[in-house]
Formats: sequence, C-alpha cells, structure tokens
Amino acid sequence: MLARLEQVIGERRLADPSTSYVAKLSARGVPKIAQKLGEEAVEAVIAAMADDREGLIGESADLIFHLLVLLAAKGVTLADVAAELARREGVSGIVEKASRKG
Ligand SMILES: N=c1c2ncn([C@@H]3O[C@H](COP(=O)(O)OP(=O)(O)OP(=O)(O)O)[C@@H](O)[C@H]3O)c2ncn1[C@@H]1O[C@H](COP(=O)(O)O)[C@@H](O)[C@H]1O
Repeated sequence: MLARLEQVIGERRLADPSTSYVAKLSARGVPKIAQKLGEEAVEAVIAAMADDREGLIGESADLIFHLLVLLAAKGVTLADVAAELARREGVSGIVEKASRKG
C-alpha cells in the first residue's frame, strides 16, 4: 500500500495543480509541505490524547501521506527509510545477543 502510494505521489508531483492535491502542495515547496506534516502530527497527537480512535486513524493516514509527499520532494524513498529501520533492527539484534551472552 505505502509503495503504491509512493508511486502515485511520484507520478502526481508534476501534474496539473488544479486537478491534483499532490501537485498543488508540491508546487508550494518544502516549507509548506513540512508545515502541513507538522500540523497533521499535532492533529494525530490531539486525537490520541482525546482517546479518539477513529480520529487517530484518520490523522495517522494524513500524517503518513504528507510524510511521503515530503520525502518525495527531498528525493528520499521509502526504501531508504526501510534500509535505516533494517539497520537499526540489526543493531538492536546485536545488542540483544550480547546482553543474552553477558
Ligand atoms: N492520501 C491522500 C490524501 N490524504 C489527505 N489528502 C488531502 O490532504 C488535504 C489535507 O486537508 P487540509 O484541510 O489539512 O488542507 P487543505 O485545506 O486542502 O490545504 P491547505 O490550504 O490547508 O494547505 C485534503 O485536501 C485531502 O484531500 C490526500 N490527497 C491525496 N491522497 C492520495 O494521493 C493520491 C493522488 O492525489 P491527487 O494528487 O489529488 O491526484 C490520491 O489518489 C490519494 O491516494
């Protein structure tokens, strides 16, 4: 799903801003995309604190979508992020093994 959305965002970035939200937001530049991402993060936090489960799901979808738009604008791919997460998994695996031995 995320890979599909990443692909759609990549395709829509340079589309007609009058027909595409991704194109409209991308045309406004990284500061605007980053601002939207921050707003969505705050809205997700507010929903969580209010025990609003449906709200949290919706705001989380907005948050992840806007993160993908920002990553695309900066030329960072989901594969780059996945590689970093896998590296951390490896690091914590090594620490776990060492603590089991020691
Ligand atoms: N997942 C999303 C998605 N999530 C949220 N949004 C849009 O994000 C916007 C956030 O709403 P806000 O009220 O915060 O912002 P706004 O008032 O529209 O904009 P501002 O003037 O406040 O910046 C809404 O317009 C939503 O429609 C999304 N727009 C698009 N997608 C996906 O992106 C694909 C491509 O979309 P288009 O670029 O529109 O073709 C779609 O098929 C969807 O899969």
